[in-house]
Formats: sequence, C-alpha cells, structure tokens
Amino acid sequence: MAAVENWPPPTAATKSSSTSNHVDEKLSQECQDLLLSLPREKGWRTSYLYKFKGFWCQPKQIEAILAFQNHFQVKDTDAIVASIPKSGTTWLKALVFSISNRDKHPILTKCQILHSKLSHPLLVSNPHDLVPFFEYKLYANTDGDHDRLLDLSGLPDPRLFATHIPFVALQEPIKKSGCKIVYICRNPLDTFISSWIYTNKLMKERGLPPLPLEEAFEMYCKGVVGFGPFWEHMLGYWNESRERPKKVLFLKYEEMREDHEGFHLRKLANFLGCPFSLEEEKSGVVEGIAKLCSFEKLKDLEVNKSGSGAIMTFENKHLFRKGQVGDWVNYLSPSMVEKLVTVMDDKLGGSGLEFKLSFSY
Ligand SMILES: Nc1ncnc2c1ncn2[C@@H]1O[C@H](COP(=O)(O)OS(=O)(=O)O)[C@@H](OP(=O)(O)O)[C@H]1O
Repeated sequence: MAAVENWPPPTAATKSSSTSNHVDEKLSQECQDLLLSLPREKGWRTSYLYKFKGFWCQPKQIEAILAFQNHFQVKDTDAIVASIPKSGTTWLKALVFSISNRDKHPILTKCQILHSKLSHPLLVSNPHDLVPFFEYKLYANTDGDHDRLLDLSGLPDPRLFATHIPFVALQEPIKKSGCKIVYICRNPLDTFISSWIYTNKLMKERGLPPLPLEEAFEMYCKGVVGFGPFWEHMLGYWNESRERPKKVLFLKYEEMREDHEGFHLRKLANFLGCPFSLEEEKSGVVEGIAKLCSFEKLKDLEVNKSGSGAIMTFENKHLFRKGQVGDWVNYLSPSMVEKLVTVMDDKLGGSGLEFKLSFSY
C-alpha cells in the first residue's frame, strides 16, 4: 500500500495532462468485464455513462468505486461530505475542513487578521485536496492494482472524505457506522447550468467540441448525468436525513447563501460534534470561517486561480464561476423551465423536499 502523502499514485492518467477525456481511458479487466453487462447512454464528457448500482457513472469512476467499496475501512469518527456534482461541494468541503480542524488550524478573527502571521491550509490548498473524493482521488487510478491502494488508517481523526455516490449505493459498513454524512443540495436548474458550463470548460481545455445546451438538457431531464438521476440522489440523502438526523445532515445551497448570521455554520459544527464555544462566538470565529470559505475569498486565491489537479487533472479555476442563486434564468428558455419544473414536481413531489424558485420572464 502507498503512503497517503503520496496520493494520487503516478499513473498514465496523472502523469499526462493530455489524456483525452472523451476517449475512455485504460481500465482494469474487472472493470471492462463489468461494463459489458451494464446499460449505457452517451455521456456528457466521456463516450458513455454506464448505469452502475442504479446511477449513471463514468468508467474511470466505476473502477475507483469498486476499489473503494472493496477496501475502505470506515471509522465512527469519520465525516463524509456528499453531493451530486455542482451543488456547492467545494464550499461545503472548505467549511467542514475549517470547522473540524480549528484546534489544529486556528481561524483568524477580524481583530487578528491585520497582525497575525497565522496561516491556514485553505489559503494554499484547494478544498478538494483537503477533503479528498473517494472516487476521484483516494481510489482513483489504481488500474485494479491493490498495491497502489493508499493506507488511510494513519490519517488523524477526524478523517474527512467526500463522495458523489448516492446514499443507496454506499456500502453497508458506512451506513451502519457512526460516521457522519453532510449532504449539500442545490436547486436542479442552477445545478444543471453549472454542470453544463463546467463540462464545456473541460471540453475546451481538452480541445473537444462543446456539448449543446439542448442536448445536455434532455439528458439531465432523463436523469442521465454523472451520479444521477438527480432526484434519486437528492431523495436518498433527504430520506435518510429525516429518518436518522444524527447520521445525515441535509443542507441547501440557497439557504446557506442567504444565511448571513452563521446559522448553518453552527448547525454544521454541532452536527460534527464540535460546537462553537462562547469564547469562540465572542471572538468572531464563526464570521472568520464564513469569510475564509466565502466564494469571493476562495476564488481569489492563487491556488484556485492558477493551480490544477484538485479534480482529476482539470484547472482549479473552473470550480469557481459565479456562485449565484438563480443564474439559470440567463440560459434556460421558458419551455425548458416548464419541463424541468414538471420533472421536479413529478419526482420530488410529496417527499417534503422543495426548492423556492422565483422567476419571471
Ligand atoms: N465558496 C463558495 N461559495 C458559494 N459557491 C461556491 C463556492 N465555491 C464554489 N462555488 C460554486 O459552486 C459550484 C460548483 O459546485 P461544486 O463545488 O459542487 O462542484 S464539484 O462538484 O465539486 O465539481 C459553482 O457554481 P456556479 O458558479 O453556479 O457554476 C461554483 O461557482
């Protein structure tokens, strides 16, 4: 097993940034055999998405998920950030990291900011490097070779991980353990637009033609999107959060964007078992964390402007676009909105999971 500081292990995919993502990359025999048995549809960025354990997934991630499900040893003290892509994962990772590690990495409060020489990992690392994904980082690129697996047992507690895997498809030991899961959900219209724009930035980075909006939209409404259908993804974590609120904390991007009082940060800290003390409250730690993890702060950091590799080999800057609620209004036609709202009503109706959408054309 490789030591954790050496991840991701060097492979063809990590050594060369010229690997085309449209052409499916080298896969282990086990994964190739499995793919032959799975339903498939044209992918957004890869040739195909495969329906694996009930969700749509790229081949490379299926290979990584197989390794993750076979080898990951969960601990009760672990915390996992979960989401469907483009829902605010990067932001939630930054918040979870800074809240959970504030004893090791103190937060600069307003009065310290001018004078202190204290630094913070978030100022020099992308949140995805601090809270790694199982399927994109920790178990990626092993090509089915067990010697390339990382030994995660030596990581200090609480170990922080992330995944886009739907709740139903997580392995039983994770579901049964005391580990905590924080899920972030975003309204599907903004999530769709964010995904489509991100996909096309990656296509451009690879010199590939863009995916037309209409084509992506039809796929999204059919549920064919990475880790989708989106409604099943949301409902899996939503239902679990209602049945076991100590296991899954369900957050909404829009509500967090509107929260200027730090209500969600306190909720998150309580859930993670490290509530803010009175002293921390008084000295402005909650505001310090909100500021450190804000869109404006993270987007402007050098690591996030010119760095790469936080997600696969892509440029980090693509992870920070507008960070707005309601940007979909600039892209979707009235008939598209009507169609997607109908899908949402149909699939989410009666679940208690709702999104406030205010719009006028
Ligand atoms: N700190 C912070 N605060 C608020 N919003 C933020 C933040 N960081 C990233 N973003 C916005 O989140 C969108 C990217 O979603 P994800 O982070 O889930 O992407 S990923 O799945 O991890 O690739 C993407 O949304 P859009 O701007 O609408 O495309 C990012 O701009």
